[in-house]
Amino acid sequence: MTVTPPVGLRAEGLGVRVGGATLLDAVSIAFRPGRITGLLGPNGAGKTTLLRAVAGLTRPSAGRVLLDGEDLHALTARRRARRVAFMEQQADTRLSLTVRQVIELGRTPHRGRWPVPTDSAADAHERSVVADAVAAADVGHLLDRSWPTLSGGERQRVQLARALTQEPDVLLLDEPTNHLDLRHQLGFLETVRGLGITTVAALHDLELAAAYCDEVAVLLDGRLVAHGPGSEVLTSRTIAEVYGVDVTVERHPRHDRPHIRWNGLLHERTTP
Ligand SMILES: Nc1ncnc2c1ncn2[C@@H]1O[C@H](COP(=O)(O)OP(=O)(O)OP(=O)(O)O)[C@@H](O)[C@H]1O
Repeated sequence: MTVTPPVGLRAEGLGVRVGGATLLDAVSIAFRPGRITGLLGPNGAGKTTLLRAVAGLTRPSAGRVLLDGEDLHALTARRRARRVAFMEQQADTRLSLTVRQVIELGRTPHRGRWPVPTDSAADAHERSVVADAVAAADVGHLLDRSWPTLSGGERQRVQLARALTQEPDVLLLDEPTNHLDLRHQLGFLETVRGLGITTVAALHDLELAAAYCDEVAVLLDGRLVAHGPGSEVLTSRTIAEVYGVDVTVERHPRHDRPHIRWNGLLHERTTP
């Protein structure tokens, strides 16, 4: 069996301006292939803006996004959707579909424009991709439910299943765990880590980022201010500068990654 190497994703000098406002300013970053990069930073730092630009949903006003050296914004929407899956923060709750139909929507970019008779091998592949995604996201018991009736956490797991049915090379996740209970937060990130797909996940929980992300990238006011392994980036000094919070950073006794304990607010962010 040939093993395809994980895809390289990078942003070069990426800028996004809307009206007179600079939402993202000259962000250059190479995401580690096959690994999870946690995208951190306070509210309004530019995490969603960066994810949307990398997903190809926002055309940058400067710079470019390269997927294995190819300009992502030069791809058609369909080709992009075969390679990049984006799990957005807000899912549309009005769709009157079953959960199974929502998940199967992830196959759309792989299907032809016109219905053609498919052979049984193709059918079997379609079924096994959907079944694997359903199992990975632990949503088998929800398949016949009506999508608008799901809870926030159930919806997030269904969105993961839909993203996985795209068979993406790159997974972009915007606060994917914010509605999940503790067990599903850990389960979700363990599942994603096991996929070996180049993943970028915007997260607010520094402890989760430290435990599950191979690297973290920190945004502040639309600029990339730190990038590297959590053990190097998640220091009390950086957290004070970026979030204006006094924390103590220790080694986690079980996994030896940073364990972050907050002590309280600092009156000012300590950025000069
Ligand atoms: N269309 C727009 N016009 C003007 N400003 C915008 C627009 N879209 C986003 N912004 C602003 O850009 C900044 C970055 O927003 P973004 O959603 O990327 O932040 P974020 O880091 O994802 O924040 P959060 O953690 O709150 O989700 C915010 O100040 C936001 O208000």
